Amino acid sequence: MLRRVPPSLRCALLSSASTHYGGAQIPNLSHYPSQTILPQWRRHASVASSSAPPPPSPPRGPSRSGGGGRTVSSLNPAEVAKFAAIAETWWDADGPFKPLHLMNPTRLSFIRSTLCRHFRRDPYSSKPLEGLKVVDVGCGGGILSEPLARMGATVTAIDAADKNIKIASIHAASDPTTASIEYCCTTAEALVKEKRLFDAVISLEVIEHVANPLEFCESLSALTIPNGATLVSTINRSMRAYTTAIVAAEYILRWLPRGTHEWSKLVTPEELSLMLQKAAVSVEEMAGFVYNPLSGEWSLSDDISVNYIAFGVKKSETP
Ligand SMILES: C[S@@+](CC[C@H](N)C(=O)[O-])C[C@H]1O[C@@H](n2cnc3c(N)ncnc32)[C@H](O)[C@@H]1O
Ligand SMILES: [Mg+2]
Repeated sequence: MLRRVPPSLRCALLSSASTHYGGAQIPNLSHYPSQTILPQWRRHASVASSSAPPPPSPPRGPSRSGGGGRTVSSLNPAEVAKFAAIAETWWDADGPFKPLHLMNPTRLSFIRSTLCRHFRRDPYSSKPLEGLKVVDVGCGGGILSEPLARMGATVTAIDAADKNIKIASIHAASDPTTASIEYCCTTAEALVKEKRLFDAVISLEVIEHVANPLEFCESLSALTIPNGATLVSTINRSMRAYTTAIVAAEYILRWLPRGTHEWSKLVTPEELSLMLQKAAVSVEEMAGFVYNPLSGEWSLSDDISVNYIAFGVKKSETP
């Protein structure tokens, strides 16, 4: 069910004309003008085109790969406000976050298996992540942070919305296993500035809500120790995602408030892989999350056309 990306294929992401990856066809992005592939990132155009000259870069300080350096903000206040407005509903399993609650066992299964394989842990032990320092970036109400703590990880969980952090802290305090979670209202960039480092950096369903996805990936990378793990999940910018994750989920089924997801801000698996690669993280595995309307359950799949998750490893040395 899970796709491992062999080293040759990783290179092929940038060099071949067309590559099969996790069930998706990856075009050679270098053949296209950056505007065609990455319309929403035109100004940053980091996944460079060979035919079009890159736009002028904004002034840059030192790289943050080592954990310090320039500060940028991934914050899009309008996006964060959407989540702050419904913060009280985080733990209502039938509320607006119902899809995340239903998806949680499936995404935890991917996280547990990839982290255990990478860090050589026993996935069947009661605390497979014991001793690992993990940060949950954009944690919301702590739906993911709590089970990570129960699996033994030392969890730091951050969110840009203060209301989310308050709700998450109150909820976690009721259980001794989760009361140890370090909740903080902040951004990934601010943690980078504090030179914080983690064995695993996890950011689920956040990248499609940030101001600049590439800089966000760079911050996630800067928070990851060399050879550490970076995991990102999001929604593909595909026609299927438009019809299911936006039209059906927001307008027909009303699972999510209208306007939760903007089509133009969605990120394809190819774009995510390339942004992470540019940020010194090699994507090694990818899987889709697929919803079965009959059972009401999610499962892992090769189908990454709508919801998907990527597991990457931070390069041990950055240039
Ligand atoms: C869809 S929720 C995902 C919550 C959680 N990761 C999960 O999957 O259960 C997105 C969260 O990201 C937060 N967020 C958005 N932009 C952010 C940023 N730049 N830095 C930190 N958090 C952010 C929002 O406040 C919101 O709680
Ligand atoms: Mg989302």
